Amino acid sequence: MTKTHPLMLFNSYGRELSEFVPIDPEHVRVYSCGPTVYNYAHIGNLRAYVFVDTLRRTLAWKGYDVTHVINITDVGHLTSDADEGDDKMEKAAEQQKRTVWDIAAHYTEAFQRDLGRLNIMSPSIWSKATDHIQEMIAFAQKLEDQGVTYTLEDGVYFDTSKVASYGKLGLLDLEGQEAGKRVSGPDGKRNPSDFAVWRFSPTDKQRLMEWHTPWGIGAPGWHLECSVMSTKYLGKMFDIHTGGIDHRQVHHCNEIAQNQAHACTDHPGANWWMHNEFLVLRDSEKMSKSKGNFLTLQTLVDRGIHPLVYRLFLLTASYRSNLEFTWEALDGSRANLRRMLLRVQRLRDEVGPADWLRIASEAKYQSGGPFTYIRNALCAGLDRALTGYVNALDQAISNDLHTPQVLVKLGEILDHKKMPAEQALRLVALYDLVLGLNLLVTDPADLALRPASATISDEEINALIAQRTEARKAKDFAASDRLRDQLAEAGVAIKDGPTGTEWEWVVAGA
Ligand SMILES: Nc1ncnc2c1ncn2[C@@H]1O[C@H](COP(=O)(O)OP(=O)(O)OP(=O)(O)O)[C@@H](O)[C@H]1O
Ligand SMILES: [Zn+2]
Repeated sequence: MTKTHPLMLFNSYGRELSEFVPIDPEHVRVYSCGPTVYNYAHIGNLRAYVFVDTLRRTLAWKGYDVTHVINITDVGHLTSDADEGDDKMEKAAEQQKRTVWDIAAHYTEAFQRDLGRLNIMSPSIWSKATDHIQEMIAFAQKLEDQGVTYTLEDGVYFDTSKVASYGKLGLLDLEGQEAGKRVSGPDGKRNPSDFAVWRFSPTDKQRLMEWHTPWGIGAPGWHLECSVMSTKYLGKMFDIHTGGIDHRQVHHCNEIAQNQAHACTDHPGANWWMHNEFLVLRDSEKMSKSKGNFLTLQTLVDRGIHPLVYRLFLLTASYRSNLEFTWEALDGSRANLRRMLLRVQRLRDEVGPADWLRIASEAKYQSGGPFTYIRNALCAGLDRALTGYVNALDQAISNDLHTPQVLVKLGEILDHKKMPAEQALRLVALYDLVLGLNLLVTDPADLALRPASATISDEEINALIAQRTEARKAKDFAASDRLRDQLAEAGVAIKDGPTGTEWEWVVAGA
């Protein structure tokens, strides 16, 4: 076994890179803020879960068992992250004339399907907010007993001045600008940063989702939900809490304040708070459901982009950098993945059937635990001279999940002229444990997704290519060019190579 590097992770709480040490030496507990299921997840949202998947795979690579919880927010998230606007779920139900429960079930299923298509491991526990109302009331009750809440006309509020370190995560300047931005809410709010733990239903209108509580009829606050579900499944102190960077300023500061008041401690709940940067459009505009400027995974698929191409695109950047979405960049990732898959296919043909390949191809590592078993099986047959590549993978991933460097090293393996095929394939299998690109089981032909807008069938394409080959043989280059243009108009690009003419769909927009 190669020497392993200490796992360095960036902690937003304190803003420093530090060595990850779990509470339990063998078992890591992770909570990820899940989607608000009032619409399809956009590909920016999905970046948050590819990041978490890389984290999970890295922890498993390091030999840890992982308990991972993702919640489903089906109540309580308002159209602003602070206490303004409508409940996103209620608003969607009214607009779409469906019940809130229908909306939640539909978009939850779509979200889970997207995770599957991106080869993201399922969490150990899916936790739905509305299944935990009882626990939320009990948690809020304890906050009241601790004297950190007060009741106004429209809800029960958390008094943030009662928590000495409030806002540490977001580096909030409570006296200055930051506070000014957050002045909102009803008369009587004691501090600008105070937030609703429970919101009362209006007296003249029945809400679609509401529950009886000791304080009146209403619905839980979004921040309360995550405090309750994370600590219920992972304990009052757990290892890692993740979310997008937008959660660092409000949502997670509020969760921390609740955790601290509830457990009467300074401990924020999770030891590591990790945040992924945004997927942005040109001019750094955040892709956002609320703004409506978003693309879904299905939009990409309809345009002929395989979900794993999108996964590769995300892995080309550190999770802590803004990543700009362009069709050109996606087209580049498509070409790159195709090249990798073709190379892996050649290696597989050369190696033929092998027991160790069967182990590596099994999707067993979905559960997290058997990673070490697969890793050991793959490393056992590796030449000593090549263990440097395993070391390089471990080093890159231990450097705050630096997937771009992992891809550079993988490129070196695939381009290596002298490495025996079996050895190269073992290394690819090891790298893919962390990258999750399904490199051993995806056929390069699987990448050629048919765009939804295509008007030409595969048979017609092949027939036109055959006609063009004949025209070229007869040196009728005018006819050959005409056929090429006809294919281009139908969205098909062709390339003449030593083994004949290959074709692929052009990515619309690229
Ligand atoms: N453009 C983005 N890039 C990366 N992560 C994002 C982006 N937008 C949201 N996220 C993250 O996606 C996860 C799920 O978010 P959620 O479903 O609550 O989105 P939302 O707030 O309803 O939608 P939006 O912010 O797009 O209006 C969160 O961790 C959030 O921080
Ligand atoms: Zn949350």
